[in-house]
Amino acid sequence: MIDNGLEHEQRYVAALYARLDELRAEAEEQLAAVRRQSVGGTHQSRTERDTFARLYEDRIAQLRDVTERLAFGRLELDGAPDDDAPHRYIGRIGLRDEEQRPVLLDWRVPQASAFYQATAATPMGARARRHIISKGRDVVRIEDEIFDETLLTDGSEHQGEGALLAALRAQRTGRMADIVATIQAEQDRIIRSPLAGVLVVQGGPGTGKTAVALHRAAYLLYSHRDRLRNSGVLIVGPSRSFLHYIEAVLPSLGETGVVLASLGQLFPDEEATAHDAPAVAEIKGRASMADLVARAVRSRQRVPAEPQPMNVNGDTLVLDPATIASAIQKARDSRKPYNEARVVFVKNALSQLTRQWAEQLRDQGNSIDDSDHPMLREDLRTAYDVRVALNTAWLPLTPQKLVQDLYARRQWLAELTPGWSPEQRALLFRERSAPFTVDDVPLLDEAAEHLGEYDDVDAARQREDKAQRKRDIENAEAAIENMQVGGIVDAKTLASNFAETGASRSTAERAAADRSWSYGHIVVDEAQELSPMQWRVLLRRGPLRSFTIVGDIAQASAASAAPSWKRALRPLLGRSPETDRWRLEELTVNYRTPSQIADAAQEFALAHGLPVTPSSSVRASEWPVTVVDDVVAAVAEAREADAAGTIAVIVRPDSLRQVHDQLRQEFGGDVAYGEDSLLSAVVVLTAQESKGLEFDSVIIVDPTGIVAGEPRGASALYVAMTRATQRLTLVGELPPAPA
Ligand SMILES: Nc1ncnc2c1ncn2[C@@H]1O[C@H](COP(=O)(O)OP(=O)(O)OP(=O)(O)O)[C@@H](O)[C@H]1O
Repeated sequence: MIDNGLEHEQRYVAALYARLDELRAEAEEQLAAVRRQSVGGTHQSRTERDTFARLYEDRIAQLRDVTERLAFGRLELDGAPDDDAPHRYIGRIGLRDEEQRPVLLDWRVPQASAFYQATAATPMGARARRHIISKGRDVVRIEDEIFDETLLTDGSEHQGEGALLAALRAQRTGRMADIVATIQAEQDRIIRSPLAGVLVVQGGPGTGKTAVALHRAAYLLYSHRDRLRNSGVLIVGPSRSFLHYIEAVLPSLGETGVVLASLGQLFPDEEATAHDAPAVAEIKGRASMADLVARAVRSRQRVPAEPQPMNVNGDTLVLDPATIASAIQKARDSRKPYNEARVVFVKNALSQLTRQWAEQLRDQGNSIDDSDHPMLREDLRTAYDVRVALNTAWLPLTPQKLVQDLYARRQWLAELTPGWSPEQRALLFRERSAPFTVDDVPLLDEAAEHLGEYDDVDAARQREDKAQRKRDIENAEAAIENMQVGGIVDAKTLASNFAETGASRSTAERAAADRSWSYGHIVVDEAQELSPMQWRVLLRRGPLRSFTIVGDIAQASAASAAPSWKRALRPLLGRSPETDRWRLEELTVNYRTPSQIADAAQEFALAHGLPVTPSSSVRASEWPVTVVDDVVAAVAEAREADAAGTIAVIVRPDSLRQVHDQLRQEFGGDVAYGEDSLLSAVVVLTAQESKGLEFDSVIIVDPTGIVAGEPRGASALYVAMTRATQRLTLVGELPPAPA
């Protein structure tokens, strides 16, 4: 038996909270002291002061964010005879008492892994595991598992069954919660898997893929802090609402500073939210679009057909097409990106024209020698006709302009795509002023890759940023020595903070704004939906190829999604034998959906020929799947069953507005739709938007219409059906299986 009951744990946990409060008070005091320091002195000493203030602010915020279920576990160890405390408490962060003895182990340290992985069959040096279940700061229950083979029939039980079921039955809030207290063994193995390489986590709906991916990010940030602090971690999700849904998880695990981006936000400065129609998205997602963009960039240089007279300071100079042709060739030979090669082109063309003009002036009887060339060249550079001629031959381009032109200039697109049908080209056409879509983002990124920096100013700014960073690190080293804080903070972190204070941007913000940032690790959620072009963008952001990729290939509903992971990962890994250098882990237990709903969804999926990933539900709920014919009544009933639960009404895209308005009339301000609606009691959304989310009650309006409405409609409906944690109601019958 494990010693000490609930009262003992309550006292221990209370002491941990007291210690947490103490540490926070200390940090607050340090912050106040730093703020009191006189502001005078050099710019550097002010930056130092602000930097330390920020470090303390971050620490205070971290200590505040981890207060919910601070300690949740205790592990009894086999223990040496002289070990007076043969148990360890496991919590959200590590804590030490005043004598610096560990009183709480961070869940991510290797010694804590037995808390998640030990079984009766493989006890990993543990005698027993205790789950400590708290509400606020009060311990309300403890639950023990004893690793004694005679007591357990096998090792496949869910760990901490009671604690797990309580977590799973808890009402949803519209924000994802962490699972740190009840991570299951199969999940823990994935979370702690090594940083390097590509790890794919495949699992059916509700198997905890998102939860595992986020905990893995927290784990990696903790155990590879040095490596990831400066390079950062990027988490990519399908939409902004999905990111809102998951955004509180990492802070609650004591980690901030991760970059969260939707697929529409991967190109800095353009925030795309709308999607193209499936047929258009499919074309834009093809790997061959990369070639098209490359060809488009190459074809933007034009040699004039005929010699062109130009007016330069009242003189007429004839521009020979051969001059332009040779300057273009010279620039192309430099193999620089388009805008940077343009600088070579302009330089070369101006040199040729200067020589030509000097000769012409000499022929006219002027005395001109080499020392006059710089002046002539300057006159040429600023002459209107010359600028027009050079720009016509080679215009500086932004990615936006290139992509807009590609879509809007039918003739040009036709020249670039001889093998396409007119119908295919028509799919790409759109007005220049139309906003960019999520599916355009990879094309913009591809274009940026070929175009390079838009102008010298950008390039100069990048050089200056680099130089500044070097100066910051030197300053930081000096500051660390001055303040005698070696070992507490390293120069690079401090330098990042200089930059943050200076430019008032965090490392994460700088990473998000910099297209050329290369992240130390990238987590991709709902990865089954990504097109080859989207994978190319991610590879550019993570050239080290350290990825955690989670998804369910069977849930893919995007028209451009791949049918297998092997195919999906081709743009990331290439076709070489290295393609096999990725690891696949599978999750098999459905934690979200009660069995009767999971069974109905699975049956539907199989009848419609979807490749279902089998999983088993942890629990059943008391509500059978019901079919009704009125959405208002369905919502009223769901509210009656659970007044404070979250309700999703999933509809066809074209009836979103109408269903929303109808429900609003009945239920007023509790009903919402759109990006920021997730915290509302009743959320109206499409099946696509429901991806990755979950709700206590799900009501699906017109399932048949959802299936018929899009090319992979059956997948979309399958996703919608698997969003429920308690109740599923269908307004209208499921469509019959196709013959
Ligand atoms: N070990 C666990 N303890 C408690 N809750 C868990 C655990 N694992 C998963 N869950 C819960 O199960 C639900 C489903 O998890 P999650 O959203 O991560 O699944 P998913 O595999 O990403 O689903 P989908 O592919 O359908 O979007 C969440 O509410 C999550 O918190």
